Amino acid sequence: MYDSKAILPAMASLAASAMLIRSISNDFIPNEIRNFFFSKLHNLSYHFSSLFTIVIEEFQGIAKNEMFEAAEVYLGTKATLSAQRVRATKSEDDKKLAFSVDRDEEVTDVHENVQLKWKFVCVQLEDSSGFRHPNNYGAALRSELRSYELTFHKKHKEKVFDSYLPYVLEKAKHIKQQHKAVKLHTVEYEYWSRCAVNLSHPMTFSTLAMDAGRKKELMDDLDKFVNGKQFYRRTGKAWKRGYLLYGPPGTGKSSLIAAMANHLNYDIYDLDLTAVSTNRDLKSLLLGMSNRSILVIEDIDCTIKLQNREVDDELANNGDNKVTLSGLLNVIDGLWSCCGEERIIIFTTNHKEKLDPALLRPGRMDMHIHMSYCNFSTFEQLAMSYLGISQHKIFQQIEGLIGEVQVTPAEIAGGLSKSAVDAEHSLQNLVKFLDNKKMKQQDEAKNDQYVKDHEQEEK
Ligand SMILES: Nc1ncnc2c1ncn2[C@@H]1O[C@H](COP(=O)(O)OP(=O)(O)OP(=O)(O)O)[C@@H](O)[C@H]1O
Ligand SMILES: [Mg+2]
Repeated sequence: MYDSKAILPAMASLAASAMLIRSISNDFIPNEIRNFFFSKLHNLSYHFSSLFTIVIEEFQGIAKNEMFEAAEVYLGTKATLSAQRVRATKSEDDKKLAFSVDRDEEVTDVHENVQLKWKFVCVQLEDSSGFRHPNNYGAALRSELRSYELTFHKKHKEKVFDSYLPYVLEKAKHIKQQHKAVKLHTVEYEYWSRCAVNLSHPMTFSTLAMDAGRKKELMDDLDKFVNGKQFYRRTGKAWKRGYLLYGPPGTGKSSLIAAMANHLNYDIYDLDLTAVSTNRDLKSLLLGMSNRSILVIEDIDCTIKLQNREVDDELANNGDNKVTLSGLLNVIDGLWSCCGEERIIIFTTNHKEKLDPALLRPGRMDMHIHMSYCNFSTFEQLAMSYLGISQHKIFQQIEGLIGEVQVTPAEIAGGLSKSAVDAEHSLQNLVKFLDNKKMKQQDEAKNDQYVKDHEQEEK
């Protein structure tokens, strides 16, 4: 056993000697020699050290280093836990606050049981003679060289290169995607408008009323799609997915698109086909879309000549370069298969029966989603969203009426939001509305029957 009484005085004298050497060296040894000596000592200690450090600088020449940007984003989510100081930023295009590590701060991380230490290092570039670092043109615009230093045990080198750094890149992409505000792009003068607006549609899957099973199926499908990188790569399929939403006006097709965009945090490209004159323009529009986005073509039955595909093909072959259904489908199938990832396309229609069979063929649109009139379950979801109630004595009466009347979620939503007094008043208003609608629909049915009977008699 060591004798602590003997060790303590020895350590004290060692420390005193070190201080003495340091002060002598400061006083008598010239700066250059001292720096040289200490830097050699530093290198020597590194040589025997078991640690390995990767330096990730902000710029490669004039280009930004993607790894640096990824580290900045990724560490921002860790920094709030382990660093002492963090920086907080938010631009107009961000949905939430973003944090990043402040200078000289350290952040620790663990990945597959490997302990990792990050440090954010800033070095002043300009010395007193105005000299700027020659190897770093990008940084020449700044007065400091910024980098992240990632330190870990030597034996984990392979794991860090092959698994951890790619993980940081991927994770940062995901975090950025979640942070940015969803944009809505529209066509202006035959191209995407230069100023996309923030989509501030509040609709989400929790406020959208639709069949619960169908909603879950769709959400699972979307999640599988966004997490399907490996699947699409393995199978060689283009990373795209198509949805056809159909149903009467006011059943929530556009609302569902907003809910999907908010769920995935994907931008929406709202394509009005009547604003596009040729297939060539269509091609450049589709090429101009960013990845992780949704192309929406509403009322597809009204905006493009769909009925006769052969005629479309003829037109295209004759050099008449008008936008055609085949042009649209070709571009989506062809172009998106070779460039672009994580693309979703949504067509909506009020009349599925009017669509060209080419669009309805199996394998064309991956999911057909019917948005239909309200049943009692969708009414309950709307009552929860609008009135915050899950039961009420008037519900039973409403259940009876909804079983007899064709009413859209938009009409129910309108009825429920009319009264500012209280939930009961809203529900009573809704009952009145449903009663009226029931009478109207009964009258219409009687009239239809009358016309039919007369037609039969005439025959
Ligand atoms: N399923 C729903 N859940 C919640 N609110 C809905 C739903 N459907 C409609 N609404 C309400 O009605 C409004 C109009 O609906 P929306 O525009 O989504 O219908 P649509 O099916 O796209 O109609 P159209 O065929 O006319 O384009 C929405 O803004 C929303 O407030
Ligand atoms: Mg709509």
